[in-house]
Amino acid sequence: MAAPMRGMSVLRQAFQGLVRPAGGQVCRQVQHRCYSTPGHVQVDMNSETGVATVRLNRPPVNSLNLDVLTELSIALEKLETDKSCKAMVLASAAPGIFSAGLDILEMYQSTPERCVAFWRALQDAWLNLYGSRLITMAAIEGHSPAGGCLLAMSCDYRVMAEGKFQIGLNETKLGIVAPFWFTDVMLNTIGHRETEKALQLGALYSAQQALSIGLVDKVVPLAEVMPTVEGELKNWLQIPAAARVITKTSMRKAVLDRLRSQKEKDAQFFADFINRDSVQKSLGMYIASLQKKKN
Ligand SMILES: CCCCCC/C=C\CC(=O)SCCNC(=O)CCNC(=O)[C@H](O)C(C)(C)COP(=O)(O)OP(=O)(O)OC[C@H]1O[C@@H](n2cnc3c(N)ncnc32)[C@H](O)[C@@H]1OP(=O)(O)O
Repeated sequence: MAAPMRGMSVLRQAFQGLVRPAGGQVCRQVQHRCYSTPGHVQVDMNSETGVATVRLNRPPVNSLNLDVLTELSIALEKLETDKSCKAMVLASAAPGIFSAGLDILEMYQSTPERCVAFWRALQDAWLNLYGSRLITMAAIEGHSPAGGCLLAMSCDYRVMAEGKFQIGLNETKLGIVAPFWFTDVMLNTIGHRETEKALQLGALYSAQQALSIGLVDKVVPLAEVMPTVEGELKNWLQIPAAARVITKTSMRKAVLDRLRSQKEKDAQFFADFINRDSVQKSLGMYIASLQKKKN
């Protein structure tokens, strides 16, 4: 069945030399293909099961900068067109962290042009992930604030490690506002009342709290996250693919179309908003507070 919700814009930009693509090396083994190992996104495709594991690999905290987002988009586009691929597990190669969200340094004292390019890369990565025909599962083996939470929520199923890790859309705590499409995804995940509270408070939840509001689907000990994802995948893989994809498409289409219809306006709004003096001041204070934490 043809992929119904796939976007190609990042690849096209890469071919035109506008963005830097991932390493792009393909190594073939008996059952596994590994794409783009030199970059910030590692892809391990298991040809026997049709399950790809995509690991964010930008230590120490997998913050999402222009390069990571571009590499992620390209990796997702490749998997989408790989007929042997049925499912994708999104995970991290960095211990204790899923993703710290957007790289704050992309938003602080940056140029408007870079801001727009950065935002387009985020839009494309999200459109590819949320609109994927694949079964997508997030293996959350660490902290997952803000953009990290968006990536996890955009998967079909989330398994989180119990313990000290936190997840949530904490944007208001940085003095910024979650864009409408972040809000839409959270609304679709935990409903209106919980989203109102979560977004206004910029709430970060423990795994157990996240489970209680439906932000994650299962909480298990750290070592059990991957085996639990694999076990759950077995159930999902038994469902006839065409019926599952049509169902997913119909449930996500309105939210995807809302962004697709105003991508450029949304990117321009981001660049204007983030460069306001008051927002820059808040971000500066937040960066200082992260650094102070260490001293
Ligand atoms: C109209 C539109 C408006 C804009 C909408 C924007 C939408 C989404 C926004 C975001 O995604 S903003 C990012 C929000 N993320 C956070 O608030 C997380 C901040 N980080 C942390 O809380 C912690 O780092 C952690 C994730 C809990 C991990 O803690 P840990 O103790 O393991 O590591 P640290 O020592 O704190 O950090 C190590 C190192 O990384 C730097 N860093 C952390 N997070 C980020 C980040 N998101 N971007 C860039 N850099 C980050 C941190 O400052 C440390 O740096 P050094 O001091 O070692 O240089």
